[in-house]
Amino acid sequence: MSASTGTGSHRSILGDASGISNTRASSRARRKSFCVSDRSSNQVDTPSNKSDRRALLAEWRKQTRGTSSAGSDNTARIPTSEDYNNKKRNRFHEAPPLPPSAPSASSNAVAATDGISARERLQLRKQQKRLHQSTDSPNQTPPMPTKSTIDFYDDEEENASVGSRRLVGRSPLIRKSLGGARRKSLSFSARRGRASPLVPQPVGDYSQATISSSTRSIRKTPPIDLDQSIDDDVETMEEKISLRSRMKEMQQRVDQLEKEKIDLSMSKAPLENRFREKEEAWQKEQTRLYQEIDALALASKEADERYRDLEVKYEAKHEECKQLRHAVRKASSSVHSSQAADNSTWSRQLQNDRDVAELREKLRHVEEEIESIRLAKASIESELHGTKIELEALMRNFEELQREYEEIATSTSENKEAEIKLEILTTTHIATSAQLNAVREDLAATKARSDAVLEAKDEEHRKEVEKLKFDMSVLKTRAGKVTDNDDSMCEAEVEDEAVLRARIEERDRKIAELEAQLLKGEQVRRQMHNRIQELRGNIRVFVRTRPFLPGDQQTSDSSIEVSPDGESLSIADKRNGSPHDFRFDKVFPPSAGQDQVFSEVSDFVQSALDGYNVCLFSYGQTGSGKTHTMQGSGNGAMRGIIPRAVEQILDQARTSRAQNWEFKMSASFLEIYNEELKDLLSSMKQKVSNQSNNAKLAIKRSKEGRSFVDGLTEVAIETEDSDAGMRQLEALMAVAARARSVASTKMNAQSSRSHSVFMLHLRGYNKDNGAIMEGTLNLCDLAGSERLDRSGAATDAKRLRETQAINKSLSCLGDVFTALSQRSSHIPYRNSKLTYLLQDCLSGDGKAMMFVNLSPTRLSSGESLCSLRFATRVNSVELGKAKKHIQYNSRK
Ligand SMILES: Nc1ncnc2c1ncn2[C@@H]1O[C@H](COP(=O)(O)OP(=O)(O)OP(=O)(O)O)[C@@H](O)[C@H]1O
Repeated sequence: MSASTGTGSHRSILGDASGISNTRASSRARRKSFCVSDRSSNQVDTPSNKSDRRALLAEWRKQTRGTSSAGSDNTARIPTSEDYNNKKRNRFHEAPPLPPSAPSASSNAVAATDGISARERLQLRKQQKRLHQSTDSPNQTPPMPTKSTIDFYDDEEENASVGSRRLVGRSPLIRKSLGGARRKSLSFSARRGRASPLVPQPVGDYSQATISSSTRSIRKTPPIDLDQSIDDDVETMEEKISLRSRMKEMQQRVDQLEKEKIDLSMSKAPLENRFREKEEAWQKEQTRLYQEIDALALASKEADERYRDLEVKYEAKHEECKQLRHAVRKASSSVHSSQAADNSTWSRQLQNDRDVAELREKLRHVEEEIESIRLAKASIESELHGTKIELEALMRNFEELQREYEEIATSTSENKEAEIKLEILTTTHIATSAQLNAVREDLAATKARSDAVLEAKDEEHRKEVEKLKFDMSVLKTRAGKVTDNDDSMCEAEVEDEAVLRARIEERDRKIAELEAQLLKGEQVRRQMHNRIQELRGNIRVFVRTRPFLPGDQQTSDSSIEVSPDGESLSIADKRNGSPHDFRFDKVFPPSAGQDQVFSEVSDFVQSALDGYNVCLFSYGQTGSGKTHTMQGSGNGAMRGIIPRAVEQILDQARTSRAQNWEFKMSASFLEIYNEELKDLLSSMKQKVSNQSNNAKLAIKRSKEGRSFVDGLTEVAIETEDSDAGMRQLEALMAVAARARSVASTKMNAQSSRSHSVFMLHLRGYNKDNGAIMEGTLNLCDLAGSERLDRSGAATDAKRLRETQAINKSLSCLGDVFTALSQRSSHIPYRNSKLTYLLQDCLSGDGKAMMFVNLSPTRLSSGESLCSLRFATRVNSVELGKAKKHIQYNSRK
């Protein structure tokens, strides 16, 4: 305690703390001895040990008063064992507060004397903070990730503890939402069409787990000062601006999605609870009401019957009474007349009198009975009236309950909609986060590359400067000599420093010029390459690697390396790690967005408008991003090729109207499931006409030799109004998504179990020259190529059959490509429905392009290698020049 006096506040705090702990230790010891004696005294309470106890108590009081002379007043009360336990429990909370700022030299010195270094104190403070968190608020929800939490995550331990808490209590829906890395949205990517069941979930758990799943991948990336790195690494202003705007856009989107997601999940739980409670109450009330109504109806019926009986009885008695009166009247008149006429009949009269009296008595009885019946009737009537009132009240109650029930039903459907929206947002969120991560990684790689380039340039520059300095010194020496020897030579030969600088600048300018020329040359080369490919009729092959997803078992260390030229890649062999190099028409890195991918295929889409048969298909293992590429994962920036292609065609059709072109467009959507064709839009056909949608579809060949699917639904798409056209497309994609055969596999939560082919039929007519143009765009999302063991299909007979059908048709596709590349006389198109359907595009009549989608994980490198070998085979196929389908009307 003496150390605390005369030192800084910091020191005094530490000193106090040690003092407190010392006091605590001594008082604990004292209390222990006190408790021992107290316990013994309980057993034998003799006067001597009573006095002992009193003495001990007095001593204890004295001691505690003495130790708490610093002003504490807790000596006024004898500490109980409860106090002791409380103290023990709260010891963490009572830990001495640590200095808020960095310790000064003097405080360090004190800390050192107390045996606590600055580093230890810092750790202690962290521990203290964590203990506070865990003891004070064990169920505290971790903070929502904001921009700052995403960018600056430095407390690894804290991350781990938050992460583990998140994992606890993860509900099936959450697991589903985490697996939703592979989930499709309802419009384009929720094509699988399985409405999720309404499972009540705790809000905290849901949002926490969803956020944890979606932010986990973001946190894995080391924090980068993006602005700084863009400034440092990117040379041109446009690139800087575009990168910044892209980063900003993505960050905003992520923030917005997270906000929406939290709002939705927060509003869900109370609604569901209310719904459950109301429904239970409603069920009970309904049962009770029905029982009461039944009982009342029965009672009412009985009362009615009784009333009718009584009425009948009343009528009968009334009649009887009338008859009796009549008889009495008759009897008395006959008595009076017979009195005068015949005294001999005295005995008869007496009899008659008796009869009359009897009858009167009877009459009185009947009248009493009638009165009682009347009373009973009145009471039944009042009872009936009461029952009616009660029934009316019950009916009102019933109606009210029904209204409430309808309200709840409405809120339930709203809830369901919110859940679907949440699901779509989750998918979009996952895809956006993955993309964001990929961009970050790309940026880091670019930074490393430009660092290396910068370093090389610095080195070059340094050498150049040294060389120039040397040259200059030589020239200066020479100039000095020349001045000494011959002044006339001086002006002609001496170059000063300014001239040399000008030369360097000139050289730099030339380098920049050459670089620009190189870039231009590269563009021209690409164009030429495309032209050559087109003339040769090669099938173009693009490769796309998807970014790591939260559901991937590993989250970094890709097996694939895409070269900066965007045309080659290297993949590490899973078995021995040796690299395999491949070159294709285009290789997209994981950071490539949907817009970038579409800009590379838009020319191809344009070809369909120019009258070509165009086929674009995506190939790859399950979960590698085929559907993401073709359809997309949600709306906006995550839209895939199909919606973007339709949008482009609609725009083009609008601008072509100025050249008197009129375009008509219709869409079909089918799937090939277990080698059978299934019309995904047949439900739309039924609305239009009453044709049966169960008829089997067959591929046929037209008179012109073109293949078509007989009976396939074609839905016209509005070309005059682009917005209406896009809305139609969205609706038909939703219909197709519901009809599509999707089932869960181990590798993709919503894997496509069939090949899907989206067909756009385009027909243009030129009013000026009567030209008729017909083109088709086939966008084909192939089922995932997969090994039975990895997909878990081997254990399920249905899944096994599906997988075998998928693998067989993909192998038929491979056979066709092999036959084409070997220029065989027979191409086995008919071996599978897929190749037979796409025959026109694969036989030289049309243009074909293949997307090979790859997963970046090392676990998938075997499948990726197979896909790339398949792609190489496809790339070598030469189909010949594609044919344009255009004809001119005879009138022109
Ligand atoms: N380039 C990408 N950027 C962001 N997310 C992606 C990308 N590619 C794929 N994903 C995501 O990966 C998941 C799986 O992708 P997708 O469903 O497209 O795979 P698939 O190859 O069609 O699988 P399957 O053949 O089983 O249907 C989806 O959640 C999707 O959003």
